[in-house]
Amino acid sequence: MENGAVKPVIVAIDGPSGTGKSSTSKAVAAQLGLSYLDTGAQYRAITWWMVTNGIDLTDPTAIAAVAGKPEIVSGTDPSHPTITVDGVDVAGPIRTEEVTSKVSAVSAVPEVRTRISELQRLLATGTETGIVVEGRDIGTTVLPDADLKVFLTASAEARAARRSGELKGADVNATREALVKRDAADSSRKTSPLAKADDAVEVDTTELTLAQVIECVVTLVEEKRAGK
Ligand SMILES: Nc1ncnc2c1ncn2[C@@H]1O[C@H](COP(=O)(O)OP(=O)(O)O)[C@@H](O)[C@H]1O
Ligand SMILES: Nc1ccn([C@@H]2O[C@H](COP(=O)(O)OP(=O)(O)O)[C@@H](O)[C@H]2O)c(=O)n1
Repeated sequence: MENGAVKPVIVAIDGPSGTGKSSTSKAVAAQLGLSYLDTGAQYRAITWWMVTNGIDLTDPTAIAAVAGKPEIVSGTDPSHPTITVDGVDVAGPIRTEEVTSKVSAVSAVPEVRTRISELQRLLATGTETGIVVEGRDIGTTVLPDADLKVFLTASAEARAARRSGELKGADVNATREALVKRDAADSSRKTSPLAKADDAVEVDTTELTLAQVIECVVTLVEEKRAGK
């Protein structure tokens, strides 16, 4: 690029629940001066709207019919990510157990995915310095031309322990069961399932500290930028 301007870098981070996508993505974006997008929060937000409006979530046709209605806006500052639905701040309500247990049914509906993926591509291509986008299908479907793709994994035990630590006092076995069930639903749906892209770098975080994972991804981004 001319004038020494650095080309925006697009980083896709995918993987199952509890592998460290959000914590890693936020920290990497903050360290490198990039934007950050939590695509899971967008699927949670549309699910929250459907629950609040009494949509029958056992009926994909009913979900598809209203998929275009809520206006979802994501703020992409990694030190202060925000999410609103029709102007309402839903950062808290989208993390309830009810939304968590229902989000896979909503995110499996193709009309929902088309709508949310459009928002994601708009945000990803509109940044000056670049963006870290985390989710399930970013490297495979949403941004297949991303400069760097990372696929995080970790054992179900480690992921459940991390999550139940967050949900203060939650039973590890119940957390593990819910997490494995959601992964299975997300991995087996027909439209853009949770999957590793062929050209993604896989990082098993089971035995790594969060700081080590962050360092690993920062190094991978820097190597890409240096053209290695
Ligand atoms: N490598 C790690 N070691 C220990 N705890 C971690 C690690 N990575 C993330 N965590 C913790 O696990 C929890 C889930 O991480 P999060 O980034 O939300 O995962 P995801 O976005 O993949 O669901 C958080 O409390 C986070 O601090
Ligand atoms: N790119 C994405 C991101 C999330 N999702 C869906 O949204 C749900 C919530 O994602 P999340 O990233 O907030 O989940 P956690 O891993 O943080 O628990 C997932 O279980 C998927 O059903 C998706 O289908 N595609």
